[in-house]
Amino acid sequence: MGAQMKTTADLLADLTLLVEQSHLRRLALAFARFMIDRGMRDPVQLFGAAVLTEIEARGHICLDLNSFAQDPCAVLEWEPSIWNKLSTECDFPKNSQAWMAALKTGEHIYIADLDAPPCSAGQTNDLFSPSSNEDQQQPMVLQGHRLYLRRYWKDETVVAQAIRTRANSRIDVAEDDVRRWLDVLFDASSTVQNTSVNTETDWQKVACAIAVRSRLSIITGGPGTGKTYTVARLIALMFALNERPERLRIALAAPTGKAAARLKQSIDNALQELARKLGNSLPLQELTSRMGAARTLHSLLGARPDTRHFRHHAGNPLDVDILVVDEASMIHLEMMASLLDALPPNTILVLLGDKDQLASVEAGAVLGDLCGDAEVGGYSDASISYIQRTAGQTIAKPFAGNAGSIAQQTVMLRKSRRFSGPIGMLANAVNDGDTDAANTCLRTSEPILHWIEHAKPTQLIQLAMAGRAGAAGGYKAYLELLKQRPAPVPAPAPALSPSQTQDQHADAENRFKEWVITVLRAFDTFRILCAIKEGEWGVNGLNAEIEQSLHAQGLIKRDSEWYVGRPVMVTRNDYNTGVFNGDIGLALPDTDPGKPIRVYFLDGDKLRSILASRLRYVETAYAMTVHKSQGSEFAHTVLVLPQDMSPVLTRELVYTGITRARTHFSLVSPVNLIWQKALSVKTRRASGLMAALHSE
Ligand SMILES: Nc1ncnc2c1ncn2[C@@H]1O[C@H](COP(=O)(O)OP(=O)(O)OP(=O)(O)O)[C@@H](O)[C@H]1O
Repeated sequence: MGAQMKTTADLLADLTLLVEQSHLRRLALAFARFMIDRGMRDPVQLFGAAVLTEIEARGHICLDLNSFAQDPCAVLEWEPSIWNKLSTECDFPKNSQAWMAALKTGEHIYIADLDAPPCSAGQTNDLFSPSSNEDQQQPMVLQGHRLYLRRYWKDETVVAQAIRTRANSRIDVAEDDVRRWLDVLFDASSTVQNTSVNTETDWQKVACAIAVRSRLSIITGGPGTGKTYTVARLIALMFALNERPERLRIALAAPTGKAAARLKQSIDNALQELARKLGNSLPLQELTSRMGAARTLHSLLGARPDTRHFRHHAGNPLDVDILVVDEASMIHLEMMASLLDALPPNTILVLLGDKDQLASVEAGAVLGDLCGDAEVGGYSDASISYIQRTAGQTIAKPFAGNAGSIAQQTVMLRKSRRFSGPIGMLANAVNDGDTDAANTCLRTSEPILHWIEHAKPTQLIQLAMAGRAGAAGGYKAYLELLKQRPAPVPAPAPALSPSQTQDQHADAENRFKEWVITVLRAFDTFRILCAIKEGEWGVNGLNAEIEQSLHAQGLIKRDSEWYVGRPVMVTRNDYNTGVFNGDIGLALPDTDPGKPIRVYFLDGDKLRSILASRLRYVETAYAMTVHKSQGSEFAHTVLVLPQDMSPVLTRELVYTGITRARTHFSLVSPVNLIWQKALSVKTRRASGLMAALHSE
């Protein structure tokens, strides 16, 4: 040994200093202390515990010791000097093998076999514990070169097993019927005419054919590639193929209320259009009327206040035959484990999402991991021949291969029907990390794209107030509508009969409701998205600035916390009021002017309102983070980058921001270098899911 290995007390002192210098979270130190209380004394192991807790906050599921041994500063996002100082004081292992050997000593870390299924809480894993130590529910687990907090290890193993089992399952389908119905459901003229390598394949048809043969399928693709269009046809196909369609139970869900409402609306529209086209040959009207509202995953699983446990789980499974989940990129590992746990084995699960979008806020990048082979396809001979028989589609050579069972159940839709123009080109350039192409796009596509380079704060505030030429929005637009508030319900006139009074009342209420919906829709046409929360170019700073400017211009009257016109975002699920994290509403008056202010939310066409004073966890939402904007779209989206590089600035963040824009996009960058840097960083979240999925 070069340097002397530290004592536990020395290491704690080092960790405390690192916390004081903001290089480590308090929780990391607390967890190391917790492990000391449980008898862990080895400084290497204790440091591992602290690092594990630290990187959890950055979305990693585990500590990949190969990467860590190679470049600890990259994993910890530390300056080399911090690591150099610490590692000269402590004699840390020099390679991943040495790290593993040090972590394996003693009984404080459970050493899991590489194929170990998890044991349920409180149970020991006798059958599958060939390891050197016994499973005593240790809070840390080492599996191969990955170190986990137990709950992530357990969730990851549950997800890998359930996904593999589902993807490997096969449903007997009448292939001729699949072929016949797919030809009916997909109009020949609407077949995708792709100009890429594969000129002919209609991936939408392929996705439907693949989905009906198994208990799991994944449909991924960028915005507007027809994921919902396809899934509506898939639902119709399953309905047509089912022997007892009148009994088919279909559920729709998404991680957020907004995404759920969008999913339901798109599917209803697509099914109605299909019903018109197909007439009596398939009673789709009946299916649409029976399909309930789309729900958030929390509500579907039966979230309960003050606990992470859901009402539905393996012991009380969901009662559903087909479950379609949209915006699957937002599903974090723990939620995916809960969802799979609550699904009966026979339920068909269809996941929809854009694999290139930002991963979930919480740890994990489940959809990204599941879609590891989606670009290349990797379809086996058996899949290719099945696709040919059922969808009449030829899979070109570049997409053939021998990828695993999940890849056989995954289809990537490759042609965007919404973003064929500059927004799509910009999104693709960003996705490829091609800064030159992205810059050219931004500079040559006015007024659809607009770039405020070397931006000054006043330019951004001006954009926030009044929008820009040729594009919808600016907050002034929706605030002007506040002046058009309809007259309040009149007091009952003695000359009117009770039914006339009632009609008058109903008319006034309807006019009021329509006005609220108009204001909410106007607000929803424009949004400012930030990469970060703090600072002048972050959500908090901008919200304060915008609010102040709107007040100064007399567009709002900020006389109290709850002023008319205040947009708010819910920051925590609240089961008492029925609002969920990410829901966005506007503070507006009650129909009765004498009553306190309410916050109105619009889910598709459905308006609901809650007394403002009952909303405890909200923040002002003129500006919001890109993370929180997932699952939403705005006609004109403004993406604001910060002045300095931050770990959250990645290609996925920029791509997600751009693809929130329906018709116009503005980029605001105070420092152009940050834009280039962000495009060069691709998110990598450590997890063992991909490896586990491939160990078949
Ligand atoms: N094969 C097709 N033929 C005709 N129109 C199509 C086809 N596929 C998709 N569309 C249309 O393209 C538009 C985008 O489709 P859709 O909303 O299903 O995409 P999406 O991938 O779900 O988008 P997002 O990710 O934004 O939710 C819709 O108007 C849809 O009707």
